[in-house]
Amino acid sequence: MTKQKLVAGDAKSGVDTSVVVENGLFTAEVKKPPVVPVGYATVSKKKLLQNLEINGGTRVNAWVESMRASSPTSNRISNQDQTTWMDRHRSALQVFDEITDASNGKQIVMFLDYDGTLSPIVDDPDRAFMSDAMRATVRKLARRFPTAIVSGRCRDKVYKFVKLAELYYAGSHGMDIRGPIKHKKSPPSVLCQPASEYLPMIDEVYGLLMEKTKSTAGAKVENNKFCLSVHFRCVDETKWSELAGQVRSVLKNYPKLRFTQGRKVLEIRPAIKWDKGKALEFLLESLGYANCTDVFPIYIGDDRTDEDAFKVLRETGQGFGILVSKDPRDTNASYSLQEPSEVMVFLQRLVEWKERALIDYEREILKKQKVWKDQNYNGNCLFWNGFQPSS
Ligand SMILES: O=P(O)(O)OC[C@H]1O[C@H](O[C@H]2O[C@H](CO)[C@@H](O)[C@H](O)[C@H]2O)[C@H](O)[C@@H](O)[C@@H]1O
Repeated sequence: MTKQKLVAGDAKSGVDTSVVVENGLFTAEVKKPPVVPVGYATVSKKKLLQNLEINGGTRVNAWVESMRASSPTSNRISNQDQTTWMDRHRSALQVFDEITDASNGKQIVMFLDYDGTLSPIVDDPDRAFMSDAMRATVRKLARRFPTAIVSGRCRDKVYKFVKLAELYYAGSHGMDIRGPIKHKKSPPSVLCQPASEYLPMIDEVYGLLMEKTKSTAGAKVENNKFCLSVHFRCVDETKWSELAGQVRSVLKNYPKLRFTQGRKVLEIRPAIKWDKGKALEFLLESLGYANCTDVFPIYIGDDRTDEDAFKVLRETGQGFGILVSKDPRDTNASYSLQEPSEVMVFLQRLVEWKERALIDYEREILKKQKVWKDQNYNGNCLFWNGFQPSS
């Protein structure tokens, strides 16, 4: 049995997660993950707590502003701004040929966020189902390209929604990665859980948040295994500061946790340097594409947390990100799609393009074989070019 040691993430990142590879079976051997350094590019818990504390809590408003800003529908923009933004982040459907041309000769690897990308945003997170048509499209996609779902949700939960065993799944914002299941009884081909030591803390905080927020109508706390979501989509805006105060009162005692924000949701997670971008790097590495120039990752997502992955692609110059949004937003994605229905059309076109390319390739091979045969066969006898049997 061949054994080889891989380090997940690059040396620069300081990610301290080693992975043992055995005959294609990856098993995470998790060491202590580093705490996020100061200046890490998400809404830091410290900042949010400061906002809450300064002036006896009047800065709660700043936090509520931040909650508003995390909702794309809160953007009020002019037609001119919309046009300018669309010029910079053109529709991936309109520039489809440009995209496929750029991938020429490279292996496309697909990364798909779940909520708001494969399924429409709905009020109840437990009912965010994807359509059968979308599932069929993703199934076809995975036959043609390695495909991963990268979600903030608990991995098992997102798997229950997607129901496709042949995909890679990165749940809890990439902190829980698993490869495809080839046979029901066999172990998954990839495993990585860099925040496993945080499980008891997350469970504890989940219990406390459930208790604290139960008086706020519409608030919902979701346990995503290695992280938590506090939803405020169904909370009246006048109650947002109350909810902020409740969350703060719990989290002030947990300095090892940090905040990020999604779409009308506060995300609470371990303060380790691991995010959807790191998950993308880990998966590319697991697939054998670390530092490769012949790979073309495409990441499609709608959320702030997807920006970490867009950023990796922009910085490494590999592939590109596509932001799913109707409204202009600050993003590291290169292109845009308006909503999940457009994502489905884009994925379908990608499958069709690949299938056409395979047919063309087969035709080309057959043509070459025919030319070779015509040049080298004479009737039923094989004559090598230039070779004439003596009479
Ligand atoms: O990374 P994702 O797959 O996009 O997960 C991010 C969060 O998605 C879910 O919340 C969002 O979708 C809900 C259902 O449409 C919606 O009600 C909520 O307002 C959105 O924020 C999920 O419930 C969260 O746990 C994920 O963290």
